[in-house]
Amino acid sequence: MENVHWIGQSKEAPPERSSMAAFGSVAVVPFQHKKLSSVNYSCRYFYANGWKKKKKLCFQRKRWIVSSTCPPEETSPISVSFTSAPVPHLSHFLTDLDTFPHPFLLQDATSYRPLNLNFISEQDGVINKVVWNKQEPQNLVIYPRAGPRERIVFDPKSVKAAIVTCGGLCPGLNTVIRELTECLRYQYGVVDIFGVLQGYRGFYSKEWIRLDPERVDAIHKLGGTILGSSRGGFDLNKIVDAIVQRGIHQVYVIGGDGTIRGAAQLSEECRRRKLRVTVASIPKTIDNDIPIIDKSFGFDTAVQEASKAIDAAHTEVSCFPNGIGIVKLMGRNSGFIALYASLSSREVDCCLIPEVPFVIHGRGGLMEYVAKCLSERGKMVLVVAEGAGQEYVGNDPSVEQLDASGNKKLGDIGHFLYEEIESTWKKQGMEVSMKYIDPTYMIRAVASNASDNIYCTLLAHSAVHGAFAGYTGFTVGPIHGRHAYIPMTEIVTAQKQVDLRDRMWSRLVNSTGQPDFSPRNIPKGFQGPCNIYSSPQQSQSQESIL
Ligand SMILES: Nc1ncnc2c1ncn2[C@@H]1O[C@H](COP(=O)(O)OP(=O)(O)O)[C@@H](O)[C@H]1O
Ligand SMILES: O=P(O)(O)OC[C@H]1O[C@](O)(COP(=O)(O)O)[C@@H](O)[C@@H]1O
Ligand SMILES: [Mg+2]
Repeated sequence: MENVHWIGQSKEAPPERSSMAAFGSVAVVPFQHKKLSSVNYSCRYFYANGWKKKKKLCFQRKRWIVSSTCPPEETSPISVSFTSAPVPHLSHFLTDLDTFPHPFLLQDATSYRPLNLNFISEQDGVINKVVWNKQEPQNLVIYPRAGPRERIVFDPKSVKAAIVTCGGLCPGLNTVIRELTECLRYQYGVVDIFGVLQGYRGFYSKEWIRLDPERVDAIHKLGGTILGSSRGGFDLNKIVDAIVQRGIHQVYVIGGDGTIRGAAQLSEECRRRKLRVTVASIPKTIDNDIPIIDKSFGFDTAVQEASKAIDAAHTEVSCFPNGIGIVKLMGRNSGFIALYASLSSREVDCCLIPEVPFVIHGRGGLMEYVAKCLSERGKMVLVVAEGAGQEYVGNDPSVEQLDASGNKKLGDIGHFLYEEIESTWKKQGMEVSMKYIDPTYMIRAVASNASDNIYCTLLAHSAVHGAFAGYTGFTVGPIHGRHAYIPMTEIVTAQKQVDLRDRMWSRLVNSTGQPDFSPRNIPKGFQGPCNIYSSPQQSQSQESIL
């Protein structure tokens, strides 16, 4: 109460500031509210730097008072604590770590000048949070800011670096390979750069290839990875033995969550053996399910390509009677591609993602909504992420099927929905024109677009700077737009998923107009089938059809 100087309707002009003190802690309330015991009253508090609004008032001891405490003064201290992210560093286990000046400092070339003014200090950090509630205590994590350091822990002339790509394809892999090579050669002068072929297994079972700027010059225009990739084949000891045998100092691993789990073990094993070897990862996954970083490379390109598939589906369904187009997009556990591509296209009527369970038949279910779309618009575009609705198509959980990397194999929800929708309407004697598009490999295999190319460049350069700075067991990526070094162990603890409380999901639902199909939203007693085309009386007799 002490902070309340004046309360009135928000429409009323506040009194002159000089007259406020006279009101002290008394709440001045318009007469009509006195009959109520409590009211959400739009009142405003005056602070030195402006007006803030809204508190609840209640009637106590013959007087209206503010029932909750006033917000703190703008000037009052916000409780904030900081923790530094524990990014492993060679100095943590090597006592005799020499340092060298960054090659920029030794060059006179004009082209280095803008860069050598931009060294990053070890005191520079990137904070994990930019949106705060000022009244809540904040526990913030500071990650080392990515970029070149004035002192580096390797003599660049003697460095041997190895680059490997693992897991599924993703637009931008070649750009990252190119930019790692270019940065190593042109910003540090590294000559011995090797490409490990076909993923982790290539460390111990394949010949390596030499990489240099000429070899990688035009590869960013190509999809896939010039090094090849694979799933499985991670053998910790054999890989570290190969690294030792070839005298490698820097290992650059381009891969997703599985790859980074492996890379974290590599880095730990190098630490255990006290090797002067850094392991850096550049996070890759088309599914965009890597936590902490803003997004993974290739995601923009994937959304752009996925939108083309949606456009095609829309064109098809617009030209045929009762056209229903199903587009199946990637996303094992996270529906980001489906969400963003649907939002960008604006022609999608329904988007199903792994994060949201859905009921197919019965009141409030998917089939009822399909009927609504057909009757109102004569067409429907449905986008489904591959990991959605696995309860309908999942393999027998007692004999879970895994791929070579240990990822769960998914049932085919796209074809299941195709058949389910088609047979439902056939039973009704209705003509529908079903169209099915699965652009998965077309999306994954393309070269990265312009914005991903720039993003890949930044990631690759950041990784090289981090390795020369002595960090190991780290991933690079932007946190709220600023590139940082993140411990691999933090990256692999969780998978990023679409946050259903986030406004991006609301935007999607607003754009498609789809209802909430989740089982909890279906009224009790309506779990069974119903006839979606008939009046309630008719539906009784035809319930068994759907
Ligand atoms: N938990 C793990 N520990 C060590 N290596 C792993 C682990 N999970 C996956 N890998 C290896 O990482 C590589 C890529 O993993 P995968 O899951 O296929 O792709 P991604 O890295 O894109 O998620 C494979 O060679 C696989 O054997
Ligand atoms: O056919 P593959 O190579 O098993 O890949 C299919 C999977 O790869 C993905 O593109 C993801 O791959 P990663 O886990 O390697 O990032 C998924 O979207 C898809 O389920
Ligand atoms: Mg993965």
